Amino acid sequence: MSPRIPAVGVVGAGAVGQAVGAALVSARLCDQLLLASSSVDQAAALADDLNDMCAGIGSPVRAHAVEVAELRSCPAVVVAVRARFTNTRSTDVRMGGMHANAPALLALAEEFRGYPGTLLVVTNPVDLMTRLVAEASGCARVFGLGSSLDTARYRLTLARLLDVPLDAVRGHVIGEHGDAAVVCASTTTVNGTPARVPLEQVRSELRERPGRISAGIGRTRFGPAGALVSALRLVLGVEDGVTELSALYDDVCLGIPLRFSGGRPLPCVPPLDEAEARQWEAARSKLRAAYRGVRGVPSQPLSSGRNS
Ligand SMILES: NC(=O)c1ccc[n+]([C@@H]2O[C@H](COP(=O)([O-])OP(=O)(O)OC[C@H]3O[C@@H](n4cnc5c(N)ncnc54)[C@H](O)[C@@H]3O)[C@@H](O)[C@H]2O)c1
Repeated sequence: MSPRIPAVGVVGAGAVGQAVGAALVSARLCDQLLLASSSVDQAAALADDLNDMCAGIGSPVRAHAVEVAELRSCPAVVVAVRARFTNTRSTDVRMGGMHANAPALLALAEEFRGYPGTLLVVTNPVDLMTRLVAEASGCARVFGLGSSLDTARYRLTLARLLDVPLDAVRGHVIGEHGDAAVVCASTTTVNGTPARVPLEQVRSELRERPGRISAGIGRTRFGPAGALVSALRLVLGVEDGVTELSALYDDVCLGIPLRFSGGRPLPCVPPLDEAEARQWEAARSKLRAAYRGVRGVPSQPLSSGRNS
């Protein structure tokens, strides 16, 4: 029988926070869902809506609005905040949030100093924000979500292009959750046999898919929510398996496959061919350089109470 998870926390009641909340309620992964956002009113509104959903589908999960400090009681907390800013980028889109989001993430990290649980960062640019939160909080278990979503999209795309079932496709997307993602085509298999990967078609779909979703429905939300529920199962030790998360690897945070056993992660980066190794090094250099731009930003005090 799966262990019971008393509570999962979510900071940020926007598109991703809402979808994660609905996914957790449906998955019945935890007894309680503790929600914090830039205002208690916003978190309370989401809690009410999710509890209405619970009543409708007979889910035992109960959602509550709390202050950020109260999330420390949860074994895992999802960080899905986004500062207000207008992203005008057409390439390296996720990097557009770097300077706007860093102060809020730093303030959150300070709230979580000494926290013994797991922080799962979603806020973009996720590889930089994960490292920022890990260093500023000092917490040992900080992971970023991005490459597992890229991997899900990769497997879906390949299954469609090769006309095979999704479950037959095994492969990883690692590196940056962004333009420097590395598609591990050389180790990708279909039914256990090395796959012929139409790389250009795959890359163009991975590049265009998030923008197409955002253009159509405002934000990507359900894909990240699915990836988060899977990651939570692994980090909480509900099940064992492999997922691609951003984690500190040597001196850079970037997406790598992690094998979780009883909630403990072990990096398992696949062998890379020459081209993939070059892309991997390029991702590492890019993230190392970009991180210098966020280190040392002043933290922004967290708002609380019943503001709008
Ligand atoms: N890593 C991924 O795979 C992935 C996928 C989708 C979205 N994202 C990122 O996730 C983040 C959230 O996206 P979204 O679409 O939900 O944004 P959103 O604008 O819909 O919601 C953001 C929420 O954060 C809250 N917030 C802002 N500052 C806060 C603070 N200091 N403390 C507490 N709450 C605060 C806002 O009130 C809002 O509820 C963005 O950075 C987005 O780029 C990442």
